[in-house]
Amino acid sequence: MAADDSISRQESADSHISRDDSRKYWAGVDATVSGMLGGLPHVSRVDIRGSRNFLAKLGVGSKPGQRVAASALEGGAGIGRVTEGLLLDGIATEVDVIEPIAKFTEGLRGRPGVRSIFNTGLEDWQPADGVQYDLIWIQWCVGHLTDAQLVLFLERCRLALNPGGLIVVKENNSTGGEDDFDQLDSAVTRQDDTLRHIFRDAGLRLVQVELQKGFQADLLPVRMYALKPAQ
Ligand SMILES: C[S@@+](CC[C@H](N)C(=O)[O-])C[C@H]1O[C@@H](n2cnc3c(N)ncnc32)[C@H](O)[C@@H]1O
Repeated sequence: MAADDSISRQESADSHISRDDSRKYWAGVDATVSGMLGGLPHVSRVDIRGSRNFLAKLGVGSKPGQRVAASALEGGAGIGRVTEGLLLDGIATEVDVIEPIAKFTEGLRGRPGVRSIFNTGLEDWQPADGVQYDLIWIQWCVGHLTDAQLVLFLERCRLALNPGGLIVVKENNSTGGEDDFDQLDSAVTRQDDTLRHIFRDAGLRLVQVELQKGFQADLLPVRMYALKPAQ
């Protein structure tokens, strides 16, 4: 093994994350579904359908026998593609949103069901006093946090859950046997295994996991992880 190789292997992928670089990248992205999804807006319909089916299996929804989440939180919500397309469409009554790029959330202000908007990163977010959630949805954004930041954020989420509440993380998985850093948006794509370790470290247990079906073959695998407090 070359000397350079051994050095790069000692550095974890998340050590390269730069908050400034990722903020710069997202500030330059259009506030559109295409912008949110890297130029693949057609992925959204299949994505939302997969998420809705996943939640239905967990008993969340507005069909008979399911329960609607009175209070939900979405992490890294962007323009609210999921907020409005999934959560406020029969899944939750009121949604708080975390999103660091303020221009993305401008269109969400004052929309029915949208409660608080936190224009901050997940790593800096603190729950408002006395506000608890039945459902916390976090999709396609945790790669901007280091492993340590993600553990701490998920711990705060765990403590902000109502009894019986649920956290869902929906993310790409890397496939090459290691976590991958992407300079373009300064984010890490983690292996399934790394994410499971992080969930455990945050005091969460996996209650259901599912691979998103129906995406085009050249996309990375996407998993939905449903999590509850370990104790
Ligand atoms: C790929 S988009 C996904 C948006 C939304 N979750 C969706 O599925 O449509 C990634 C989002 O993460 C946001 N983001 C970047 N850094 C973040 C951070 N540190 N905390 C929370 N969100 C972040 C970006 O601004 C962007 O809105």
